Amino acid sequence: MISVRDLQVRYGGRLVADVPELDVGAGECVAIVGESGSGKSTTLLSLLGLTENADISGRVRVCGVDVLTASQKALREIRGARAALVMQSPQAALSPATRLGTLMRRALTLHGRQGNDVDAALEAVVLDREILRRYPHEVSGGQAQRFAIALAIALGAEVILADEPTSALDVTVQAEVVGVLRRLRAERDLALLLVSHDLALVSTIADRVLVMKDGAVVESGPAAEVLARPAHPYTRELLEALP
Ligand SMILES: Nc1ncnc2c1ncn2[C@@H]1O[C@H](COP(=O)(O)OP(=O)(O)OP(=O)(O)O)[C@@H](O)[C@H]1O
Repeated sequence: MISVRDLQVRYGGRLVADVPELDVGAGECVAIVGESGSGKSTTLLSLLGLTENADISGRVRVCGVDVLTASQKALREIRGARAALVMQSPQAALSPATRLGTLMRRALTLHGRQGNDVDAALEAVVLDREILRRYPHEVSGGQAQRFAIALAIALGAEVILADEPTSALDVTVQAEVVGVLRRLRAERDLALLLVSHDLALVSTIADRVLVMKDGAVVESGPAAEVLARPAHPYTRELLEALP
């Protein structure tokens, strides 16, 4: 579902993400971990052609679409519907005066999926139907993330790209969202790409991890192996920094 080769993203000539190889198949989960500024979000955004003013080279295929050469029309067809992005604070991306139910309905209409089952999608992320009556500011960060995942499910997403909340205060919220993703992945054969600071948390769900530092992938491999025997000093530092 996702295949990346020799991806390089530059802002103003500065290389901020250099990813030689990244593959995520249906039913697989891969995590990118690293400190703030290591290039994780840039990598994620470039997979949907969403980096602004960046120079990008390499090959990126998502849901069969060659992202770096695709037309805007082809990109719009995969974005949101087939490949959904779940952001760190989805509330910021939601229109403040629009109830979540209206937003869900509009998104389904836009992508021609009116018949899809909203109740099943909400149930899958453990949200009560009552949330549809609320405005974005009336829900917590974790609920907003789960709503974004429900939206992806209702739209029939095959790939979910999730940028995890990173503040230390959000540990329980992160664990909750990862729990939902873990179940969905098993039930719906989703391809998941997660971005997080927390190597221990992502190791509970990821098959493979990529560790990024200053834009470069310093280590990658099966999650259990990287966690148990980190080869790079930076990975060991990340593990030691955990509470
Ligand atoms: N639009 C942009 N223009 C210029 N530089 C950018 C832009 N977006 C990101 N950068 C730079 O690219 C580098 C990588 O940022 P990125 O957001 O990908 O890191 P990150 O690992 O996801 O960090 P965080 O965990 O804080 O989100 C940073 O030095 C950042 O300042």
